[in-house]
Amino acid sequence: MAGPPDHLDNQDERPMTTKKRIVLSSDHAAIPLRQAIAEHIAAKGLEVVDIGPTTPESTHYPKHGQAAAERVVSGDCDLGIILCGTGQGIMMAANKVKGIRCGVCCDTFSARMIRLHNDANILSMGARVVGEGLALDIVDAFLETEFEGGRHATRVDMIEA
Ligand SMILES: O=C(CO)[C@H](O)[C@H](O)COP(=O)(O)O
Repeated sequence: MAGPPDHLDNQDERPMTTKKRIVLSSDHAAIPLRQAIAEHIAAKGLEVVDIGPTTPESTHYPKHGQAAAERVVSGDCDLGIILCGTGQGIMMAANKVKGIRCGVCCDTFSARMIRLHNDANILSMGARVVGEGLALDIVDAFLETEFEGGRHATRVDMIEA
């Protein structure tokens, strides 16, 4: 009898082609949280592209936000998660890259809604704002929600225009 198709890990898993490739980036204020998120989403079978930084020296969040944003708009990664102390500065930098829709979330409701209604392609969080447990729940809410489309697509198109 034929086995499962080549593109399936096994018959209980989603096709490999639907796997999401997630870029992670932060400044110095969020390195431990970024590493926790990387482990968390890798354990779920998602592909993690962690672009650092890896050392704790003070660095500048705009370049890390831009680097993650460029991975997403180029199509190299499907979605991004970026972090700084508050999540605000790195979000502002990422949103300067055309095609990026990034929101800062401190709660799971907002994380679901920025995917459902806003088709956000990057989630930002503040490592000095949310603890690790909440941050991982926010990541799950973001990654498990798909864009609803419909009237929301019209509005997202308006943002892009
Ligand atoms: O949250 C941030 C930007 O929005 C930065 O992480 C924060 O400003 C870094 O501060 P410091 O250099 O004092 O560690």
